[in-house]
Amino acid sequence: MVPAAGRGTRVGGDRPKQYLPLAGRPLLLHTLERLAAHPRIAGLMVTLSADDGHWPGIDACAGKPVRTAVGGAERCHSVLAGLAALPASVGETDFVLVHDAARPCVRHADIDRLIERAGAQEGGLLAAPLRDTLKRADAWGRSVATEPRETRWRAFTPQMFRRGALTAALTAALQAGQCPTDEAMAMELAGARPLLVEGAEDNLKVTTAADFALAEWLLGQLN
Ligand SMILES: Nc1ccn([C@@H]2O[C@H](COP(=O)(O)OP(=O)(O)OP(=O)(O)O)[C@@H](O)[C@H]2O)c(=O)n1
Ligand SMILES: C[C@](O)(CO)[C@H](O)COP(=O)(O)O
Repeated sequence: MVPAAGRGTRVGGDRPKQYLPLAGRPLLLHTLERLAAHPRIAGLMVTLSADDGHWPGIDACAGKPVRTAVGGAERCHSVLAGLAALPASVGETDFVLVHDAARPCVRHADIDRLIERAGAQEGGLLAAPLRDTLKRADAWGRSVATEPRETRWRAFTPQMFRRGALTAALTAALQAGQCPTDEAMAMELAGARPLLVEGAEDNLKVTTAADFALAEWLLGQLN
């Protein structure tokens, strides 16, 4: 599943960032094609904002079915809506991969490792251990302490969980007034311990306008 119902406010373009050009084509199409080209991904569910005016209307990508659903106000609402709209052929215990539309540079080797390692447990996510010294700031932007970094990881996507378990975890989190920022957070709140599978640092989430140049260069290296 690809949540693509965001506004891209930090990029600040004339349309949501997933529709801005990356190497001459909308960012979202790069992400969909990369996922669809993976042999173990059976189909794509894309969540779109209710007022999306840019979706190209495709129903297949690299021979795999592409379905859409209307997302929600936050990413967690969009993911839950996408889970609900999956076809009945996706069983409650089947694994679903959730991948940000804004991460077009994910490597197939990382998806392979995620499926293999997290699939042997109750799910997990691509992530990378922190490499830099970690500082805690005060309200004036001054460093007041150096935090231990040994147990800190940066969460990427895809994140992979069973359809039923993830639906239940997201539903419970929202009912408790929480809006998890990723699927692993919802699962953690439900008591699960998602496996952190180390992935390449270049699985960039395009977040600001400057990220487009970097993502374009990275795509050139991958293709
Ligand atoms: N209500 C939302 C918000 C975000 N997303 C998706 O979640 C992914 C990660 O979100 P982010 O990179 O933060 O995108 P935006 O929310 O669009 O960015 P911003 O916060 O700058 O507006 C993106 O693919 C985005 O389209 C979504 O499906 N539904
Ligand atoms: C899911 C995510 O990509 C993990 O790093 C990230 O949390 C999504 O970005 P957002 O800004 O929190 O929507």
